[in-house]
Amino acid sequence: MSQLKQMSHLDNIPSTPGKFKMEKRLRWHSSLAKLTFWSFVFLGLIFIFFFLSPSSSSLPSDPSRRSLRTYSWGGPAWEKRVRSSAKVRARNGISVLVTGAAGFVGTHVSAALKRRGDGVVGLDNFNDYYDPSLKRARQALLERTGVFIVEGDINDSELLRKLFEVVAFTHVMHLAAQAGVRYAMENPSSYVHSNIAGLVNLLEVCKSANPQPAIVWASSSSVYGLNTKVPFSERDRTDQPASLYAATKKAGEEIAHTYNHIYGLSLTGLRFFTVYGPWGRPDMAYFFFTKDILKGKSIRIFEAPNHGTVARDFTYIDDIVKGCVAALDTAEKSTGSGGKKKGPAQLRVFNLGNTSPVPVTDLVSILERLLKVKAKRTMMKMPRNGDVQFTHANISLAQRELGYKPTTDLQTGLKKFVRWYIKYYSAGEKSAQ
Ligand SMILES: O=C(O)[C@H]1O[C@H](OP(=O)(O)OP(=O)(O)OC[C@H]2O[C@@H](n3ccc(=O)[nH]c3=O)[C@H](O)[C@@H]2O)[C@H](O)[C@@H](O)[C@H]1O
Repeated sequence: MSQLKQMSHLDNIPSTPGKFKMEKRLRWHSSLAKLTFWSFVFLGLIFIFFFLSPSSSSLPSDPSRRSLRTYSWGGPAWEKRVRSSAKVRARNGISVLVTGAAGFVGTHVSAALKRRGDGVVGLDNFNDYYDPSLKRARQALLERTGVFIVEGDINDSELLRKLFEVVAFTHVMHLAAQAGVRYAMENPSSYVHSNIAGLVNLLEVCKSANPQPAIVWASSSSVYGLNTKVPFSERDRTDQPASLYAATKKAGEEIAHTYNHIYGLSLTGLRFFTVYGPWGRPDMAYFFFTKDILKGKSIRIFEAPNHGTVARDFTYIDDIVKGCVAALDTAEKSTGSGGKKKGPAQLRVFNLGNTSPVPVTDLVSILERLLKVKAKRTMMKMPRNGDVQFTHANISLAQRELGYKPTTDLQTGLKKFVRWYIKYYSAGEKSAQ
């Protein structure tokens, strides 16, 4: 409007004597008009960018990788779904916000909690680190059990605050993370974004929530880094990470200490050891080995110097779920309120492993037997990109405090995985239970 006003003002300049003066005035007016015009255009663009585009929460959480996506949340219908999903049905049940609910461990934990009558609300940003259609399939699975997954990022404090406003969560099961040790060299900022900034953002909201929830979250066996003393015990040093992934998980443990110390948040970190099973992560070796063996493609098997064995304490998903649920059940209440600590709060770290490392070559042999296909093996020196030679968990602390007792060996677990894999991918990725 005012732009038009300016233009018409120019049009209306009377043609009177005093040409030079007039020209100067005209030039001055025209540059003023131009300046005003472009200022309006500029302001208009700013307006469009900030106000007409979807809310800040809808900005891509990690522009370096994720496709431009928008998250829509809020409104009465959305709140109703959140409330209904959070409804506790069991006596003494808990209400849990599960971050990373469309992820591998998140889906299994959410389903287990829902099955026993707890209230569960999921949160996931459905990023494209690996095939998002698998995450959508997990979401569909959870929906059938009555778990609603809110689409959004843990870095979105407005969304997190809203969730706590709608539901007084007693617990948070924080599983959203940027996983994978080798990918950290490709996209380091995604690890900082999710595993550090995202964690801090979540803890900030939790510390101010009333009541504060107790938080159980996923750390990693990778924090033991280059340690050579086995089995790894929670008391061992964790200051030699071999990957940025490991470093961000270690940082997470220190951040947890700080929030426990200052704000009285009850925090339990679980160091997962190479978790595998149905609905697993396609970026993990057992998963893409299966895919490649079936396709007749060669697989690269890493070996340590001097043909040394590379081994992992592979842990089956059902055992991990039991550990997660036990951690939630034994978590004491946070002690703060109004963002202030009122007394000392619980701070724990547990290894959740299988206590029986298996060489990667044996993993491949088991897959060959289950798939009835010979793998095309290419042995190669373990690249220096984040891997460690072996992992082995001492689980006596988790056994004592959580009653954690893994029961599935690799052969049995992989059998279940392969059954799921074949069913899922032969059914057009739609319906494998
Ligand atoms: O416990 C953890 O905290 C981590 O576990 C998992 O990491 P890892 O134990 O490294 O699993 P994964 O990549 O499946 O490699 C398995 C084995 O195959 C070997 N490996 C791998 C790739 C390859 O091409 N060849 C190969 O031999 C490789 O050398 C290794 O010995 C999670 O991904 C991670 O997010 C984190 O949760």
